[in-house]
Amino acid sequence: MAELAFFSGTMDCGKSTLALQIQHNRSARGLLGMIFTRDDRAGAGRISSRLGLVAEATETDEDFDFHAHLVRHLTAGGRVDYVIADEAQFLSPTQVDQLARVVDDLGIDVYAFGITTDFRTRLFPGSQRLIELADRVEVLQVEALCWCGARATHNARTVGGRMVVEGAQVVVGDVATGPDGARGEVGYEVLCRRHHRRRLTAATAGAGQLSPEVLPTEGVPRQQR
Ligand SMILES: Nc1ncnc2c1ncn2[C@@H]1O[C@H](COP(=O)(O)OP(=O)(O)O)[C@@H](O)[C@H]1O
Ligand SMILES: Cc1cn([C@H]2C[C@H](O)[C@@H](COP(=O)(O)O)O2)c(=O)[nH]c1=O
Repeated sequence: MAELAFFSGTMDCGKSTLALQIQHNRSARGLLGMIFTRDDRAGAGRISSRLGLVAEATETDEDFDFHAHLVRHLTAGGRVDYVIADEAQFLSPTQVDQLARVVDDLGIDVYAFGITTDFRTRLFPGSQRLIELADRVEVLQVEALCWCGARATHNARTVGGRMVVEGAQVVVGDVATGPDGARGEVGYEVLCRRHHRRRLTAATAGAGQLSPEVLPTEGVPRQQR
């Protein structure tokens, strides 16, 4: 039976990489996929992974109707075995409902990939609807790490390395690559909840690299850190 699967996590946890792997493995076996994205950092009509892989995709916007698009394609004699939707946090709840109809009415697997929460720790509307509707919600296995070494569970938005908590929900951008966190005006950094709550980014904590000394965890059982 076809399924709606939502692969979810923080920024930089490997979602687009997994999307491209799924696409590669299925197309290698002769299956035909339709790949959608919206506002990828690499530009319109692309899915990009920080590992360097890039693939073409159909760029969507807020008016795009996934179900109608698939029906038109199938009616015209096209074939689709599966659908991939990257940056799914940017979809509207209505569009996620359309993806569920693609699964239920057209019998096509849909694999959606997106960050769960925004820089204020609030669910994106698209992610919320996916969590409500998906047959399967998968948290990616590769841990993105906070500067302190703990698992990163939250996305921070930074300006010049300083965390901000005001602003539009959607601002396309990337995680910083340097220790000062400053790559352009707006950047992102993944943090553990503790440091997200304290608004402590790598730059504000003065942490250039992972250090076992930055968290007072000695004597604390690992699961309680
Ligand atoms: N130079 C590198 N060498 C090995 N792995 C890398 C490198 N750069 C990025 N990665 C991996 O790629 C992951 C990010 O993958 P990506 O698909 O771009 O993430 P997402 O789509 O979730 O934002 C990182 O968590 C890391 O595991
Ligand atoms: C936290 C957060 C992120 N975004 C944007 C920034 C990026 O363009 C994407 C996430 O892409 P990734 O492939 O998962 O790294 O989302 C945003 O617009 N608002 C936010 O709060």
